[in-house]
Amino acid sequence: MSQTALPDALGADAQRSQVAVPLHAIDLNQQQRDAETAVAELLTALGRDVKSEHLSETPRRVAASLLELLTPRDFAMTTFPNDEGYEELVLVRDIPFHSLCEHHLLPFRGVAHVGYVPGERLVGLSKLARVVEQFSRDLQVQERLTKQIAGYLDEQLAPQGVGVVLEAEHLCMTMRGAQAAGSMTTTAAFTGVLTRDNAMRRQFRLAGDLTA
Ligand SMILES: Nc1nc2c(ncn2[C@@H]2O[C@H](COP(=O)(O)OP(=O)(O)OP(=O)(O)O)[C@@H](O)[C@H]2O)c(=O)[nH]1
Ligand SMILES: [Zn+2]
Repeated sequence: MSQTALPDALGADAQRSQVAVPLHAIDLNQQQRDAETAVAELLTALGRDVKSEHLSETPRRVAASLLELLTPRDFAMTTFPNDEGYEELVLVRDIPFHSLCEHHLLPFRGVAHVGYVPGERLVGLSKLARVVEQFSRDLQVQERLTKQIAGYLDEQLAPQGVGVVLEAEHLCMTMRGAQAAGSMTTTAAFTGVLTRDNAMRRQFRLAGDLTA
């Protein structure tokens, strides 16, 4: 994840860092084949006839869907110099995300509110949404996902502070199990000035229209 200066249309001082391809995404063809076999076995174990015309393509589709849901798209972490010394909160609200709960392999989905107080560099706003995707396309728990997003931004931007709030519905507790339909889970992670400065934290919650 090294940062390289790119003298292009972004301006001489724009920087991009390429997000490394995760190890688990390397041999997708082999993973697809292995997952197809496993899904066919699972369906058979559940008493379904995978040779029927209805289900014969299902193992391929399920394997491809899971791989898609577990493989984030690559992106470049473009940053710009903070020449004007902007020192207030930058907050992108309502970034939609979905992930898979690592206990049941069922989706949890909702919105992320991601903000930071810049240091010497500003980040391209869309990159906040891309960082959310980077860590959500995985087998996750919401707490870890929240901390990973905040930790990555803190490390990459060296900002004065980062705030991340996720609000999500977990299908494993709304569709099955507890069947607590309509329940939502909120998690938060703060670093730097957002952990210390109550006024800044309040600004984050007000700007994000957050009650939590
Ligand atoms: N902390 C946390 N727990 C989660 C998350 N996603 C799912 N879980 C919980 O993980 C727990 C797994 O508990 P178990 O008792 O082993 O699973 P279970 O028998 O299927 O439990 P029930 O869902 O209550 O039927 C459940 O309470 C889930 O609600 C998450 O993101 N964070
Ligand atoms: Zn679950």
